[in-house]
Amino acid sequence: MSGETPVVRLPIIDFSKHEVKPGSPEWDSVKHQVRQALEELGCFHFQAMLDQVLDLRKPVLGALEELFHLPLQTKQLYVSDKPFRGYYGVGVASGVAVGQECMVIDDAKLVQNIERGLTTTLWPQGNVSFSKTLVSFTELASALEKRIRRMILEIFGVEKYTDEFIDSTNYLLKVMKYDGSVTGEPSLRAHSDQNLTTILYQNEVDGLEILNKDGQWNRVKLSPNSFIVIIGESLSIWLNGRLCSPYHRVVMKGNKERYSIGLFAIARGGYQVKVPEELVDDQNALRFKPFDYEDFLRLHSTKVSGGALLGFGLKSFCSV
Ligand SMILES: O=C(O)CCC(=O)C(=O)O
Ligand SMILES: [Fe+2]
Repeated sequence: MSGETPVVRLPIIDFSKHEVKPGSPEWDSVKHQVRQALEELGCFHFQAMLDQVLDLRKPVLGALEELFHLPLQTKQLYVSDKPFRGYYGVGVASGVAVGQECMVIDDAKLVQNIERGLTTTLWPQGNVSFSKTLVSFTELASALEKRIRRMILEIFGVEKYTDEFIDSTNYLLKVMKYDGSVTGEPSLRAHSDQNLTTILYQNEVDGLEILNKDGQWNRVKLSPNSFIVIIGESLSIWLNGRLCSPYHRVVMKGNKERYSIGLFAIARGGYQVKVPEELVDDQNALRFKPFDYEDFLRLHSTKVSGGALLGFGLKSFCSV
């Protein structure tokens, strides 16, 4: 069945020009494209400046291969004391599908969480280039995420909340490897991301599928020098239900391994995710109660495949 899944191209939105700065005519034109893509699909390809992406491509993909080629016992050393955060998962035993491995780094903007938390655990003698690469990826992807979030808030006329909203973000980094598969079963089950926004980057092997508004799965055609941006449920809730978080999954087809890396923007514990009053009126009744994302995690998530990030239940957790 999955053999017939149609291949689609997501809109590629070009942020690469220097002039795409808030307030410029280019910014307004890009904003219009972002709005269209998000209202239609909840995701798009983000075209960053080519040299930034090209500088990162080889080191990032090299770092992912280096990490996942470590012996299993070494990878399993990476566990954290926090539930849901900072762990290594492989295979069904840890809730990850057969053929997927992942590692999650909590609060990756804190360099020590990469350097000391992850790198030194896996390479006690150190691995400077590995750390540097993940730190650079986190820097670039979080900068892109901030631009997109600012733009989305502007689209809905609530840009005055941008700084406070962005300042309360925890950027969680997740690296993933999917084996080539002959089963046709999803290597990552269908889900919507529960966080605010997700920025994904990957090697040349396709596999991501998105459920469109007609309920049909579409395979996303790779755009090699772009990032994929996906809206998560937390942001949809903050916008009082405006924009939808698309269901997606990963289905592997050939026998080549797929590597991907994602930066997940999450509302920090202690921050109330609360619909701005400007987004509630006679036509748009308040749909969601304020909530703390950490409370949701404690109650609803399981330690599976980034349970902090993907799964279900956030909307019912906080609906009015
Ligand atoms: O590997 C991918 O491309 C998708 C990963 C994903 O959807 C997730 O971790 O939430
Ligand atoms: Fe996801």
